[in-house]
Amino acid sequence: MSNQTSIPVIVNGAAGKMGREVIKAVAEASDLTLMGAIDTTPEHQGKDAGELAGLSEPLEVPITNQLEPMLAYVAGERQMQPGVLVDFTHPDAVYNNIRSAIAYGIRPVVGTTGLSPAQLEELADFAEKASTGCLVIPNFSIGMVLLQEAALRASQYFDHVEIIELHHNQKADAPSGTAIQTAQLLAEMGKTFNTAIVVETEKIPGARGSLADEGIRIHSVRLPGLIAHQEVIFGAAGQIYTLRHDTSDRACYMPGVILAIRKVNQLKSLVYGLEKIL
Ligand SMILES: NC(=O)C1=CN([C@@H]2O[C@H](COP(=O)(O)OP(=O)(O)OC[C@H]3O[C@@H](n4cnc5c(N)ncnc54)[C@H](OP(=O)(O)O)[C@@H]3O)[C@@H](O)[C@H]2O)C=CC1
Ligand SMILES: O=C(O)C1=N[C@H](C(=O)O)C[C@H](O)C1
Repeated sequence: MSNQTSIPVIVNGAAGKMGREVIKAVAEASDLTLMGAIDTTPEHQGKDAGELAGLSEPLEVPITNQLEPMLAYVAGERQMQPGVLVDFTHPDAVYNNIRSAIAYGIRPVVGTTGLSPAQLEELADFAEKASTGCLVIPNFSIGMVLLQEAALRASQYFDHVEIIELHHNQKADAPSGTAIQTAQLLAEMGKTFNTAIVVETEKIPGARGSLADEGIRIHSVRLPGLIAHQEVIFGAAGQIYTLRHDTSDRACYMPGVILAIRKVNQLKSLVYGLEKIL
């Protein structure tokens, strides 16, 4: 692969659970070049990103906490394709990371969840004005896209639905970005779900979960031993229809992440959801 056709990639959150998987996937893709590995964890500064990710050979890319200088460096690289920032950091950091990347003309591919609707709107505006592609993808697994498609089909026939999402207990945000997106997609079907037939009293606040779009409730479970799981449960007289997706290895997200890195340079605005680029 010549330099001109190679896409330079910066991974932000490189020492994290997802960041390490992304480092390995980028290293295996012949059209992608890992240029930078950013992470704020003090103990990982200066370590080789490849070795930290478990590769047998070093990638000669050290972990650093200097995002802006790295964005500037990649933006100045004229011999390659426009650069991409892959972000798997923290809900508190992701908004500023995306703004910084776009300001440097670097295209964000964002897996970090927890952006508010207002933040997403602002970022869409910012990307549009800069005419820069940006992909915000709450879930990179193909299985979840298929589950959501099946849920939309089921929602044509069922008027009652609730979502249960189950994750490892290191997860910072609740409900999960995926569950919020699933509720949004169902809400876009234009019907009201879960019309109440009794007056409910929560004897312990939160007992009925969080109330998302169009009356759809999301229940969040956090336990060690889990990775990422979601059920969408439809109910009608005499029947229950359950859709479930289980993640057993974070490798399941990598085909989606690599596809997004390759596609983001073709975009000129912010696009939300993996289904839009399949
Ligand atoms: N879209 C999808 O398909 C998926 C999305 N996710 C989302 O991705 C995000 C990350 O998940 P995961 O990898 O499990 O989390 P981890 O906590 O394992 O990794 C996050 C890493 O980012 C570092 N970090 C935190 N803040 C910053 C910052 N400002 N700049 C650079 N690095 C930072 C953390 O350091 P430290 O630990 O020192 O804070 C940590 O090393 C979450 O929002 C999660 O919900 C996860 C899986 C799939
Ligand atoms: O934190 C995680 O692990 C995950 N986060 C994303 C979310 O909030 O939906 C995607 C997936 O569920 C894994």
